[in-house]
Amino acid sequence: MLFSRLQLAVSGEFAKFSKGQWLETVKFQWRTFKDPNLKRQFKQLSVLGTAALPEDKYEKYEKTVADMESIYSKAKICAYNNSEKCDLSLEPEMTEILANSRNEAELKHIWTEWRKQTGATIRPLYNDYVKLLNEAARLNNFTDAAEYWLNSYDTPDFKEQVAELWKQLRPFYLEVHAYMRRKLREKYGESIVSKRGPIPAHLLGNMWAQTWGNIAELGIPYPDVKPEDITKYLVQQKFTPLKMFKTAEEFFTSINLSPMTEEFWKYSVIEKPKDRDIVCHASAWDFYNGRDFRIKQCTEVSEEDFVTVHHEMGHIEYYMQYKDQPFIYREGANPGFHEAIGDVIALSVITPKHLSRIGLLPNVTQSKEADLNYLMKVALDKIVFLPFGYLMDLWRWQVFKGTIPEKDYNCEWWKLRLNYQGVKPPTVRSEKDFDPAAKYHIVSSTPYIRYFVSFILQFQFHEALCTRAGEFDPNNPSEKPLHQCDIYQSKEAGNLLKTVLEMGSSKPWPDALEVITGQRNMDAGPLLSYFAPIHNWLKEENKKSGEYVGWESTEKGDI
Ligand SMILES: O=C(CCC(O)(O)[C@H](Cc1ccccc1)NC(=O)c1ccccc1)N[C@@H](Cc1ccccc1)C(=O)O
Ligand SMILES: [Zn+2]
Repeated sequence: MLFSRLQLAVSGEFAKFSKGQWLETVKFQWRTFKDPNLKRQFKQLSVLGTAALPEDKYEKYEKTVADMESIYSKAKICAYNNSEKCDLSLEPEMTEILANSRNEAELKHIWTEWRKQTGATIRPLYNDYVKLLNEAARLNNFTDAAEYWLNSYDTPDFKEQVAELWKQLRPFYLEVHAYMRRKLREKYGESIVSKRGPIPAHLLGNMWAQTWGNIAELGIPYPDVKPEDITKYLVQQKFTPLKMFKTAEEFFTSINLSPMTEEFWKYSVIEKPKDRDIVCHASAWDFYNGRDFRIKQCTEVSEEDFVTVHHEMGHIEYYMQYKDQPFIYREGANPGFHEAIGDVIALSVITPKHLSRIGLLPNVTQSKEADLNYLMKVALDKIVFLPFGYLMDLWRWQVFKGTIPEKDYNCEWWKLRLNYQGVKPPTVRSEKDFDPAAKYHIVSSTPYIRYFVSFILQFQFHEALCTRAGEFDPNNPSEKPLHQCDIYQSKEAGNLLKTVLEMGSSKPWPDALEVITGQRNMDAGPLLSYFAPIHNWLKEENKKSGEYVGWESTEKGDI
C-alpha cells in the first residue's frame, strides 16, 4: 500500500498547486479579453477539475478511484474445471481465453467469474465516486459531471451530433450483427444463439463484446481465400514486445514523425512484470519536460497487441509534437483526436499490402474475395465497436445526472447493452452485480465517448492522408480503394498530420479538423465509403439467408 500512499500524496500536492494557479486566473475578467489566444488560455485554466474539492473530499475522491482501480487490477479467478488453478488475471490469461476458446461453458465461466470479482465489491465505492465527482463538477460551475466531461468538446450540440452519427451507422451495424449471429448459431447451436434475439455476450471474442475481430474466422466470407493469421507470423518470426515497438516506431519515422526518445526506451514498461501487480491496461504518459514520455503495456505477441502498440505510440507522437506549446495547450484538439492518431497509422499497417511489405505476411493474393475477407475482419473491430463506444457514456451521463438511480445501475446497463449492441448476458444478472465495473474505464473514471469520436475521425483522417500520399483519389475511388491505402514512407502525409499534432489544443477542434480534411465537422461518410463493399455484401448475404436483421428485446423464456 506504500505506492498508493505515495500516489495520494503526489496528487494532493498537485491539487494544491493547481488550486493556487486557478485562484490567480479567477482574479482576471478574462471573459472580456480581446486577444483570442489569451482568452482561450484563461478559459481552459479556469476549469480546475476535481482539485476544486475541499482537501478532505479530494482525498476521499482520489482514494475511492484508486481503490476501485486496485480491486480491478488485482482481481484473479480460477480456471474452468480446475479449482486448484486460481491465478488467472484479466491480462493475459482471461483475455486470451475469451479470444481463442470456442468452449461455450468455459467462456461462460470466465465471463461470469470476472464479473463476480469486479462487481459487488466495487459497487458501493462507485456510488461514493459519483457523489464526489458531481460535487467537484458543481464547484467548477457545471450542473453535473456529465456536463463537466462534455466540456472537453466545447460544442453546444455535441450529444446531438453523436446521436446523428450513430443513426447513420446503426443500419450497417445491424447487418454485421445479423450475419455474425447466424454464424455463431451455426457454431454453437440454436439453444445458445437464437434466430431473432440478442447475441450472448461471452461468445464474441472479447470480455466486453466491444470488438469481435477475434472470432473473424467464424464469419469469413470466402474461407478458401483464408487470410493468414498475423499472430502466427509474429510468433514464427520471433517477434518480442520490443521488436513490436521498434517496428511501430519505424512506421512513424518513415512518414517524418519523431522517433521515441532515449527516456522513452529507458523508462517505458512494455511487458508485464513477474514480481508485482501493475495496472495492465495500456496507457501513454507525458512527463511535460519535452523528453520523458512513456508507455505502460503488458504486451503479448499478438496481432491485437501489435495494433495497440500503434495506438499507444500515437499518443506519444502527439505529446512530442505539441511539447513546445504552453502547458495548458498540451492536450489533443479534443480527446477523440488523441485516441485517433495511432489508429489512423494502424489502418495502413494492418493492410495485407503493408504487412507483406514488411515481411509479416507472404505476398498476398489480390482478389475481390480476399478484399471482402479483409474488410469483414476490420468491420468486426471498427463497426462493432461503435455501439459500445456510445453506450458507455450514455450510461454514465444518466448516472451522473441521476436519471439512472443507484438501485437501477445494473438493469439500466443491460437495457443499453441490449438496445445499442444487441447483446445479452450469458447468466442471469441482478442488482447484486455491477457489470459496468468489469470495464477498466468505469473504475478508472476515464471518459469513453472519445473512442466513438476517434472511430469516426480516424476514417476522415485516413481518407485525407491517403489522398495527400497519392494512395487514394476521391474523384476515382474505385481505382485505388481507400481500404487498400498504406501511407508508409509518405512524408507529405506525415507532414500534414504533423501540422495538426503541433497545434495541441491551441485552437478549437473544428479548426484542427479543417487543416487535415478541409471540413469542420465529424462525418460518417469516409467510414461508410471505406466499408462500402462489405456493407453491400452483407445486405445481399443476409437477404439470401433470410436472416432476421435486428433483435427482439424479450425472448421466450428469458426474464
Ligand atoms: O483504453 C484503450 C487504450 C488505452 C488508452 O491509450 O486509451 C489509455 C486509457 C487510459 C489509461 C490510463 C488513464 C487514462 C486513460 N489512454 C491514454 O493513455 C491517454 C489518454 C489521453 C491522452 C493521452 C493518453 N482503448 C479502449 C478503446 C479501444 C480503442 C482502440 C481499439 C479498441 C478499443 C479500450 O481498450 O476499451
Ligand atoms: Zn488511447
